[in-house]
Amino acid sequence: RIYERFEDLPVVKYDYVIVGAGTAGNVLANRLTENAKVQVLVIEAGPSDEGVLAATAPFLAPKLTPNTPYDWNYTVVPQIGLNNRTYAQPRGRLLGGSSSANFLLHQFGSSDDYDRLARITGDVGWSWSKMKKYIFKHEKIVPPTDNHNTSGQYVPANHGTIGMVSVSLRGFFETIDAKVIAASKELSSEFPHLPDGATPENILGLGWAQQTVGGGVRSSSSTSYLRNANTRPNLSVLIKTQVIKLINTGSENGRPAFRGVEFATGPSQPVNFVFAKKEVILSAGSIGTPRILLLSGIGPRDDLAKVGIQIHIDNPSVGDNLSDHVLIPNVFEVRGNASLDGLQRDPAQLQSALDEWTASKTGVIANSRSSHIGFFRLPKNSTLFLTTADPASGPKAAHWEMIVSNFWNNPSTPLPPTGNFLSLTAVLISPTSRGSVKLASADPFDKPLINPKMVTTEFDKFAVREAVRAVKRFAAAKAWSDYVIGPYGSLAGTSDAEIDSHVRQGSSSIHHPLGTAAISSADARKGVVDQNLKVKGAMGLRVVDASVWPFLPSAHTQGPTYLVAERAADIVILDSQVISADYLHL
Ligand SMILES: Cc1cc2nc3c(=O)[nH]c(=O)nc-3n(C[C@H](O)[C@H](O)[C@H](O)COP(=O)(O)OP(=O)(O)OC[C@H]3O[C@@H](n4cnc5c(N)ncnc54)[C@H](O)[C@@H]3O)c2cc1C
Repeated sequence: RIYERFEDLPVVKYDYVIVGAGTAGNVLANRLTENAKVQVLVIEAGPSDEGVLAATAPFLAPKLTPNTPYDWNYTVVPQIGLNNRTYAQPRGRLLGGSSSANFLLHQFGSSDDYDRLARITGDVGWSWSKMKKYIFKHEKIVPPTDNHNTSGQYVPANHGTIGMVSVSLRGFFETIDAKVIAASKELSSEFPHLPDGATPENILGLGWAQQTVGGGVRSSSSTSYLRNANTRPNLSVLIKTQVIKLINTGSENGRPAFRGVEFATGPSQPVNFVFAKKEVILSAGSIGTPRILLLSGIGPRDDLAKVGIQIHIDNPSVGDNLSDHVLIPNVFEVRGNASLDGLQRDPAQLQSALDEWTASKTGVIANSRSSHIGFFRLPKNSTLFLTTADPASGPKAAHWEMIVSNFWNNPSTPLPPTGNFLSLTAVLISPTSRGSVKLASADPFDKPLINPKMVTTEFDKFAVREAVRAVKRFAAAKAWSDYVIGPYGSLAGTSDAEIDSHVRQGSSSIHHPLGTAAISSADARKGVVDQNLKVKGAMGLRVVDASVWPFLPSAHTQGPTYLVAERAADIVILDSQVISADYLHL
């Protein structure tokens, strides 16, 4: 049941208190309450997602963030690698979290990513052969909205059919789809077409995009995991309530325990408390989770002293290691008016598409914004590899990605009043730049300082340059010759200096920050959580969300977050059976 007021909660002690009803938090809420004896409270800062049009109509997703009440409305500090520009760093602030606000593309990463997780943690449970089963628990492949024949567009055997989140292929053919496939066939050694756009054993190539859409509407962790569990009497969800910090509930085995949380509905509002008999689980996301840890005195000693926060656990890794996928917009001018730019410019066209969606949940609005995406590697003989180690998780993982959109897709520059465009957005998938999330002050309602230090390493500079060159090779395929006029604006430059300038003036984030509460083996010096996602040095406290990924996987990050959360639920349940005797004194 969903509560808006703390005073209405039936009790103040639960087995588990989950902070954040986002992508990962709702997976846990569902899985932990499958056992009717387990009482769970989820606390979410944002409101309900019900009736929020941009959280429901897939094509309207970019209208939900930034600068809305459904976003945390964060901005990164000026980025040295990007001409000292800042940009918005949206994070969903409503039921479903970023799974209610994201752009719905859905994959899981490379099998190499999970095998690397297993190596980093020393826990084979994170390896791909063990993680693969969670796809089938998580995913429910459903027909595209137009019910077209999908044979050859994905491999059904590699997907779940009875899981929680609806996933489909786009049900709206773009005029450019045939050209994308023809260009891929023509340049098949560099841009091969894949039988499936989201099979972790085989991600290198271009595939039909899969999206978290079912029946023409968004499928989020809220509309799936949470809604499915919401009638259970053992699940309570308190919304519009921001957790301020953890409560130190004493010392156990010589370590501080954190089995309570403090929260309020806003600045200067009364502060209230709840307690967990077993654990507090932080699922507040890559910015929210380190923020709460730091506010609770778990983090770098010197940083906390500067803002006047009493230290409980000195851990320099909290908020450190922030990594994000860099988005490099590459726009080409095209002939004719078959792009979706008209729809974006003309309110009447948009309204008529919206009317169709409202009436039948079909048409362009029923779909995400790209029909093809592809993951690629730099050539093996790139000069960079003479001096720099390959940062990808393995030979099956990617260095960069290309997203094909039939319209102007450039978050840094508004759509010009005339012209039609094709966007081949490049994304740096395996960056080596690392930044941080720090507190600006001890005020829990003050926004944190987010600094991903984008494109500041030699690898990143080289890789983004080569990615831009590669998308230009793709656009130069004969298959595009009657359509593409040429690169638009700063993309026209060909020298290293011109491409670097294009990158610096246009790039920003594709909104996949993670790594700020990174997982590592129990004895590793760096890292925030151990292989079982328990906060190092603490008792009664775990982190389960994107922040535990120690590096960026070869995917948009909702799929990898869902899989981590599914395994985390199994770990928490198993742990409670094994060690519940430890908590008998509570
Ligand atoms: C605009 C945008 C577009 C994206 N596009 C894609 C895409 O197309 N495909 C893809 O795979 N990924 C995409 N992503 C990334 C993906 O959605 C995230 O990586 C993933 O959803 C993160 O899940 P999470 O559980 O870590 O955090 P979230 O889902 O963000 O959940 C965190 C939750 O905690 C709540 N919270 C935070 N702090 C507190 C607090 N103090 N008290 C109470 N509640 C709190 C938040 O409100 C939120 O509900 C996108 C993200 C954004 C923002």
